[in-house]
Amino acid sequence: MRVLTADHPLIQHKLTYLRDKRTDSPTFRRLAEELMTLLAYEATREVRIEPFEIDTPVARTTGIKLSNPKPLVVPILRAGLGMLEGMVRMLPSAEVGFLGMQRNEVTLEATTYANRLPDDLTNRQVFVLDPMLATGGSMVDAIRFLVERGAKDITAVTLLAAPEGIAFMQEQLADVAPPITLVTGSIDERLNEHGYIVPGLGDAGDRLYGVV
Ligand SMILES: O=P(O)(O)OC[C@H]1O[C@H](OP(=O)(O)OP(=O)(O)O)[C@H](O)[C@@H]1O
Ligand SMILES: O=c1cc[nH]c(=O)[nH]1
Ligand SMILES: [Mg+2]
Repeated sequence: MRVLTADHPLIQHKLTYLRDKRTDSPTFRRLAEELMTLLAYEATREVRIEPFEIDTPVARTTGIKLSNPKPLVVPILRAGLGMLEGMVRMLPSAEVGFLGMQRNEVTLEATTYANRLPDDLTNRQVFVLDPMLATGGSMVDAIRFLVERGAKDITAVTLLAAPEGIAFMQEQLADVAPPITLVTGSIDERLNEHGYIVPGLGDAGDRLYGVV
């Protein structure tokens, strides 16, 4: 697995405010969106493109456009929804699929409660969005789900990642070819005894949408 940390001062600046427990929900939502827009720059570095002839007012030239089929963006509900607008702002022609996953806060096992995805992902470039990679259970299940549908080009984008979650992805997805790319805003210190990222930002879903 390729791991890219988007180590840019603007990203670290916005992450600091996102982490701050005094940051209210509306601000948290705005920051999550803005962070995704900044991470999109790194995550889409290898987005599929093709040459395309245009005329400027001065001359004919060759530019590029996104290839078909267009990328598929898959936010993991709920918290991944907070990154969706930031991503589709950068990739307006992308299609969007959904995966609903919830981690049991005692066993830390993830279950999938909803999905709306194309059946065949063989030729799709897929971007999976979830702000938090903690134990990695949710992301590994999500990626397995996509691989079962034929996906071979998968980039996971997270705002924060725990070293334990990265190690779990590396171990569990070692057989996925070609390898997965993980783009993250920060690799934090560790997980605590409740499976929360330290220092982290708390429960991303709750901070975005409230405790339900
Ligand atoms: O790496 P893991 O240990 O699997 O934990 C990370 C998962 O936990 C959070 O979702 P949660 O289950 O809280 O659902 P929510 O987004 O609806 O709040 C987060 O958004 C990830 O999906
Ligand atoms: O720190 C964590 C871990 C899992 N899910 C979250 O929202 N935050
Ligand atoms: Mg949550």
